Amino acid sequence: MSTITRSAKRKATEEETTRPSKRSHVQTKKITLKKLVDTIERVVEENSKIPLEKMDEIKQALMDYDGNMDELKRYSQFDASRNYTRNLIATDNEAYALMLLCWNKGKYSPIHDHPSDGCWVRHIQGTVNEVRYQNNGKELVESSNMMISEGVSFMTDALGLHKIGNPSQQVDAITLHLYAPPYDKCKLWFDPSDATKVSTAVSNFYTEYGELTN
Ligand SMILES: N[C@@H](CS(=O)O)C(=O)O
Ligand SMILES: [Fe+2]
Repeated sequence: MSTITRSAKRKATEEETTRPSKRSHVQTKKITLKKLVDTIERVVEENSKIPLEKMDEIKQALMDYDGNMDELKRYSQFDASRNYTRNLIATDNEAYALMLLCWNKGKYSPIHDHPSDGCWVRHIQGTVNEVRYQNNGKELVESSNMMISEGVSFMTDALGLHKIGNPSQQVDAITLHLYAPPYDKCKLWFDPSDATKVSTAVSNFYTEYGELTN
């Protein structure tokens, strides 16, 4: 197991611009990755974290993000030997971490928790399957099963546990995750029929700011 190598604060390098939506009849303002990171950092600097009352603004910024693959290319790195890779885009090492997750075909994360106030998942490419569970102390009971091919979802421990994966055998999937605050350990359940069998995982990044970590 490797540990997270926390690096100095660094922002995405793209120019701050806005782009009009491709949908001609809906003139929603789309924002770049740079603008998304700036929005998160402004909220964090003004509040020292992402507080409850700012969560809607953060969700809106993630929805407004244009998801342009040219900007994301350097973070879009897959490792065939893992189910999915975590690629760090930006963090202040305290209040938030923004990362791109690249899902190999047919592969899932184990069922896990999120020791964080909030985890937002913005769909980028392909379709991901999110399965949620409730822990009743004896077993993990499936509470929802969703195919996600657009938009932003939100997860915390209060909402349960989950796993995410790429059910397709043809298409790679990509999601953008924002954790506030970041965490480097979480709990895993490999057997949903026995809630008492719990493992601990140390999170790691396959790349940080577009560079392989080792
Ligand atoms: N929470 C997981 C990804 S996911 O399955 O939501 C992680 O950070 O690795
Ligand atoms: Fe998760």
